[in-house]
Amino acid sequence: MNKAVQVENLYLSINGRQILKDISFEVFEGEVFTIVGGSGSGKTSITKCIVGLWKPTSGKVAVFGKDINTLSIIELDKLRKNIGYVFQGAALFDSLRVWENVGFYYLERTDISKDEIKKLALEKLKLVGLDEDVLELYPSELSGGMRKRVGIARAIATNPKLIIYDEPTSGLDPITSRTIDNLIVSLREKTGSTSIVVSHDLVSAFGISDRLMVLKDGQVVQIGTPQEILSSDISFVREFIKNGLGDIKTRIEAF
Ligand SMILES: Nc1ncnc2c1ncn2[C@@H]1O[C@H](COP(=O)(O)OP(=O)(O)OP(=O)(O)O)[C@@H](O)[C@H]1O
Repeated sequence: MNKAVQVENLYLSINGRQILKDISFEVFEGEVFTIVGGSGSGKTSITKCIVGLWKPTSGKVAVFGKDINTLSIIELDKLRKNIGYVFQGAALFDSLRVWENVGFYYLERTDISKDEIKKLALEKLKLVGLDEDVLELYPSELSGGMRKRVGIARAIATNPKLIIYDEPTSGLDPITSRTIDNLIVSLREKTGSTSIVVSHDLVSAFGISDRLMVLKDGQVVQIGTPQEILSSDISFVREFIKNGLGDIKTRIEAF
């Protein structure tokens, strides 16, 4: 299987404080790989290293076979076109309409006509279950679930091969969370993309992931399939699952 992402012995320190310690994992093409762990365990920091926003103190991060820390700015820019990032809270531009948010890359970086961009935006909005009714709306006119969908539509606007979702279900009610989960899985099927999901929501993580990575204090505790993690004999993992899922069986069956 081809590797979409390979991280080897990654260390990250900020202002002398160690944030990530000896992180190694790989994500295969087409996989849904979820990073779970408590607050401040380093989940988002890993994704920032993957997209090259943060430079590791040491270690290697390769995306589609390219070591991102050796790329020129132009090469990194080209690679980033292949990575869609869904920000926590969607991070839409409040003063722009939905189609402008979704088509932002094309508005900023190309001279494609506005009509064409609107068409492109609609195509992506349809993929996330929205239609032309939302094109002209502003983010403040959308529900939380719709905002997340628009954030996802924007992230897939450039047809990226890798999509990183940072807390895609945070702040949503359980039913809307499950529709976002279904969307992540269906997008993988429709586009063949690889997904890395950062999540606090263990019901979601166990429902959508091919594999999960459990972090604690900037270190990997375990990587495995949902079954492997659910039957872990590592006490931290068992405790983490117990706190996050409660009665696992009932919650998973309800999924
Ligand atoms: N810009 C920054 N400057 C200094 N320290 C930071 C910065 N961003 C994050 N950190 C620290 O790095 C550690 C890991 O943060 P990170 O956001 O990666 O964790 P997380 O697991 O994603 O947390 P959460 O689930 O709360 O979002 C935390 O201790 C945090 O305080």
